[in-house]
Amino acid sequence: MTAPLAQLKNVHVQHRARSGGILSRDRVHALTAAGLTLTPGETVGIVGESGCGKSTLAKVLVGVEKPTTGTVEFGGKDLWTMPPAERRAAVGTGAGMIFQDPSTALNRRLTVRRILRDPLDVHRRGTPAEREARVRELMHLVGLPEVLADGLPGQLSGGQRQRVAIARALALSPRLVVADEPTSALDVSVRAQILNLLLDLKERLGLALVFVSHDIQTVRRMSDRVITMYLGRIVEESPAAEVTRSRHPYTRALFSATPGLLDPIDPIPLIGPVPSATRPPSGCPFRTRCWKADAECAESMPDFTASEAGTPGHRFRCHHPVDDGQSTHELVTQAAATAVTQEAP
Ligand SMILES: Nc1ncnc2c1ncn2[C@@H]1O[C@H](COP(=O)(O)OP(=O)(O)OP(=O)(O)O)[C@@H](O)[C@H]1O
Repeated sequence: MTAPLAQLKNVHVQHRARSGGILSRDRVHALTAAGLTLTPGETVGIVGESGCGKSTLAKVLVGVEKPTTGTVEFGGKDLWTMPPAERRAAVGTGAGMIFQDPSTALNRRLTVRRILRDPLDVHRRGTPAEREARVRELMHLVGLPEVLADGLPGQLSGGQRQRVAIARALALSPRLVVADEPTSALDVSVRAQILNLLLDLKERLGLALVFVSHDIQTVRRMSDRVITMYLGRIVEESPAAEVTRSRHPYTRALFSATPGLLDPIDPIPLIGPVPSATRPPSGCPFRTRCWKADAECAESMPDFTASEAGTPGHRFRCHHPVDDGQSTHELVTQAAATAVTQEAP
């Protein structure tokens, strides 16, 4: 078996909540008991509604965010028990991150050359001449003409800026790149170019790629494996080719709202809004909106179950999973009936 590139073990991230700009005693449960293993060369997509913890998971994976508890391992070594200098070196060379909006992620006062040289200088990679050569190589890799080396981010188009951000993430030749909504701030016309560039780089450089997006169809197209998150928890993992046969009711509901993914009918209706991340429900956090929930769901969150169909890599955390092969139409009917019962006096 291939040695994991990065591993999260029982990771929790909690933040102090703010109320009217003032820190309160409440804790936001941004990530709860997250476990994840990334192997070299794979692409993992992360999906879920806004605020479910996708960015937190991404930041923990690249060592930008320290977990409140739990371990993050790079190449089998616990990142947060390393001496700080060793950790900076491991993070710098192990993983690169591409953020949503290149306009804010790039220092607007630095030229493209300086932005790309910076990580090489900080990590003392090669001689000055070799660093200059690496800058040219990086620009070539992401399809930026060399004449732009002395340009400032503000003089570039949105697509060019994101290419600079991608080149910067690749500067130290990491084996893992995490892209957090890398196209959502871009014009629709350049989104496909940036996604194709990422796929191309992944193939050429043998990168593992973690791809966070609201756009499930894009995640499905880009990824080998899809992870569904709900209120800070990973609730399902499945091979991208199998997502239409997902077993967790939340994954099914999320996918039913994606045009063209499941049988074309109305989305599965859920009960009420997403609960607050400062007071997540007991047991399974999805139970308050789930048409299948019962007392058992309020008591505990089950551990992962492997799919009975035996699909390798497909697992979910649910007491009452959707039957394999159950149509979305049936689920819509079931969920609608539950919603009516709950609304009845
Ligand atoms: N620094 C912080 N302080 C307080 N709460 C935070 C902080 N960072 C994130 N959160 C909260 O943690 C939860 C998870 O946030 P996160 O940004 O990881 O979600 P997300 O799924 O990436 O959302 P989106 O899709 O909107 O970017 C949210 O409730 C968010 O408000």
